[in-house]
Amino acid sequence: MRSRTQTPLISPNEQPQKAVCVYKWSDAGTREKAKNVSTLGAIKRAAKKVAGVFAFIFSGQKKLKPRDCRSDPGECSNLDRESTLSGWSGYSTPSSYGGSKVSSQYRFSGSRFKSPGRDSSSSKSWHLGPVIFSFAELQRATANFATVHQIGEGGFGTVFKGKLDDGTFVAIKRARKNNYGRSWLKEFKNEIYTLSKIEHMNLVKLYGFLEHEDEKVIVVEYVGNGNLREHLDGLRGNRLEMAERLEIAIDVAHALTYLHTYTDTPVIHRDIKASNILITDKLRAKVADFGFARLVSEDPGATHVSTQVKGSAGYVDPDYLRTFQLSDKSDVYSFGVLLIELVTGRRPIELKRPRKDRLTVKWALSRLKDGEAVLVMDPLLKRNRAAIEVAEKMLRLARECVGPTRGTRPTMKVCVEKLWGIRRDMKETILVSSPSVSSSSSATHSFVGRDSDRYALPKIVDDENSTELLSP
Ligand SMILES: Nc1ncnc2c1ncn2[C@@H]1O[C@H](COP(=O)(O)OP(=O)(O)OP(=O)(O)O)[C@@H](O)[C@H]1O
Repeated sequence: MRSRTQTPLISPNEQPQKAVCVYKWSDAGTREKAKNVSTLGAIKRAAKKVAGVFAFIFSGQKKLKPRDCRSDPGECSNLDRESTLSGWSGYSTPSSYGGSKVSSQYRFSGSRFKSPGRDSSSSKSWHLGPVIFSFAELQRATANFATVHQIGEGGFGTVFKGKLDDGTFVAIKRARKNNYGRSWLKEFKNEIYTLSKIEHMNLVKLYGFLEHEDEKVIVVEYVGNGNLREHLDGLRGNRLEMAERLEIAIDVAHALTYLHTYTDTPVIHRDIKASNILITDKLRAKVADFGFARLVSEDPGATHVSTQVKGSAGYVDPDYLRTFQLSDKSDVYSFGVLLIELVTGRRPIELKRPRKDRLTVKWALSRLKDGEAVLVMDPLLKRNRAAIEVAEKMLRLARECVGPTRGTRPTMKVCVEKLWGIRRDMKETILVSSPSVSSSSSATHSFVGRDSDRYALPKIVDDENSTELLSP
């Protein structure tokens, strides 16, 4: 049972005060991300300075230091499993720390890290729960963090693809050095803490972490097909079909419903955006990046006063910006922006466009109002009756999600139900518009997706008549 307290579980010392907006301006595509990192860092550092009182999520814990570790963590092989999560609230450090012989690893279990045994490789037991990795093992996994293994760059640091000793592929997020202000450390701990409490097929799984001197590393499930932004930009895969975009929306909605409704303590993600939606080889979506996530009281709809408004430009709930009141409906707003992104292919803010078209939400919803939804569909999408109907319905749902105040927006659970309805209607439209679909040999429509082993999905293919009728 959840406790009935209305007090936020994280940042209990947060006091209502002037908010500082900490935007991430890095959603301009992976290639542009690296360039933006320094700007982003500067914004975050500046924000941190003026933020005033901002309680550490995990305060009051003593930092334990390896006794004779040298400056290069790679040289600390005897001690590198002694890494502690300093300042970790409610989690004790391994009892053997500082003792003569260090046990090989510690598993996150309930409220403590426990030593699972004498095995020397963390990778052999990560599946039993998050573990503390050794730096040596992560070096082995990434050929000493070689550039060739780099797969992403974000505000937190660099992301590498790694292979653990047991052959498992992982994503290794290594925090940028010399950048550890309070907010960076907080992001690191927040991501580990939040991920350790949740498990869902549409959320990246935490395998473990390492905190050792100036090394802060998070090890999570590797999701191998890039992020949604890369797909929409055509940098990955073969152009997502409308039905596939709908499935991605459903996956994200499932993940958010789980976070808001079914976890022991509700979680507000606070940074839903296309580059944080990772895509699997089978075009399923997994939500990543819990650096800004916040655990809240039992009622996720209750509002919590924030001293810092977190999120990425174009996705942040304006109601939250105005009132500093955070609730699960802020994620709903960001999800609405994401739905529009899925339909249009555009980023939420497109600075290179004419002024009136720069804010994608405004542009798309005004076209929807004029009955011209088809005109905002991503030019990469095929335009047939089923696809246009899906696009229009997704835009209508998005319009509800981005409603001006949280009270007017649906819950994520309602969004899931509406998306299921859209999928059901789409299948019916395909069946009705092409009776021959009942025959599995139909050339026009197929309920087999791009990958034969993927969930059965209607593949929408251009219908000559509707293309003629509806082309702009
Ligand atoms: N688990 C993963 N599997 C595969 N690729 C990943 C994984 N996690 C992150 N990436 C890649 O690395 C990129 C940066 O991820 P990261 O979570 O560090 O972003 P971030 O630090 O939150 O960035 P930002 O601050 O801009 O939100 C992602 O967009 C994705 O392309």
